[in-house]
Amino acid sequence: MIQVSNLSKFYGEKRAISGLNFKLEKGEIVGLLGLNGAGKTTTIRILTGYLIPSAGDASIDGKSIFDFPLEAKQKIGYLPETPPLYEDMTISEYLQFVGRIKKIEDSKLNSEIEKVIEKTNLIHVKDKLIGTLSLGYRKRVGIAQAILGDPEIVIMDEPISGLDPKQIVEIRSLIGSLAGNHTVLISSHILTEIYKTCDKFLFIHKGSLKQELSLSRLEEEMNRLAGWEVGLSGKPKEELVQFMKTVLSGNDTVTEMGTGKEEEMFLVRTTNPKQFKESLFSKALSSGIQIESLKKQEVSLEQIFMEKI
Ligand SMILES: Nc1ncnc2c1ncn2[C@@H]1O[C@H](COP(=O)(O)OP(=O)(O)OP(=O)(O)O)[C@@H](O)[C@H]1O
Repeated sequence: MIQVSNLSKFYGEKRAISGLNFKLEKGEIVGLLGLNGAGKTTTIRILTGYLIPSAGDASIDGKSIFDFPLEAKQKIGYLPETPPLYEDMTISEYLQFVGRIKKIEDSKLNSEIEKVIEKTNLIHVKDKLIGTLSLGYRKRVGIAQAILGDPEIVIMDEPISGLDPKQIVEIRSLIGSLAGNHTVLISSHILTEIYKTCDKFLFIHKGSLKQELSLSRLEEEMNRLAGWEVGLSGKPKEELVQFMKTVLSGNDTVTEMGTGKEEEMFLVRTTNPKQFKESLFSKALSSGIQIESLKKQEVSLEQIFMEKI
């Protein structure tokens, strides 16, 4: 649905993005991930028509957004990192204002506003002045204006930055609820917070696309990097070391982690955790070895990211 081809942008001599190519399929939620300064905002500003690229093209359903800018803008709802909210308007007044700019028909405007107010959970504050709202509520108003009129594509720049953990959970579930009916592009440098909401990830670094991964591929990568901590007892250390070697298969590796209170600790890296666990349990049983503990190490999306760039 959205095709980005060879997109580049220079600010004077400064190269912000360079030769970006990617595709967003209809109904997908895609995470645009990168450190500060990677080029996320520049990419988003080009896609939303706020910046002209130095080279390259972007099209929606085959039509260039630069040749048909109004048509493209009608299809896109945009949440900038700092939404331009009018502090002296109430939420309802502001959404009326945005709805008129978006040229939503008068006969539909009130029902469309009610829909987005409900979706963004703003009913109880809809008559409050925007200037009196917390950051979390302002983000929700920003999302409400982005999805007002039911645009096919929703683009959000750092929708969860600055939010507290409770607000992050709420906004994440709101973003999840857009899946299927909307194609969503979310930029974020807080990787772990958004990854479960996305179907696909674009890793950008210093203006270039480094890797594109589906959620399932990303989870495979997490499994690959995660180690399994195993605590064993019931035999002398040397026998336990030998035993661990018999449990492994393929490219699996084991390292000794030292002696715990009543156990020897090992760290196993495996590409097939299911097979490893089956082998561990069945061989321990027949060898008279006790498994005192078995724990999977946590791998963050940041670790994967640092590997990809
Ligand atoms: N108007 C500008 N003039 C000159 N350089 C700019 C301008 N805007 C951005 N840049 C530079 O372009 C690069 C990409 O910036 P961009 O804002 O797109 O990155 P980002 O990934 O969105 O980062 P952040 O998360 O910090 O907003 C950075 O090196 C930035 O300093």
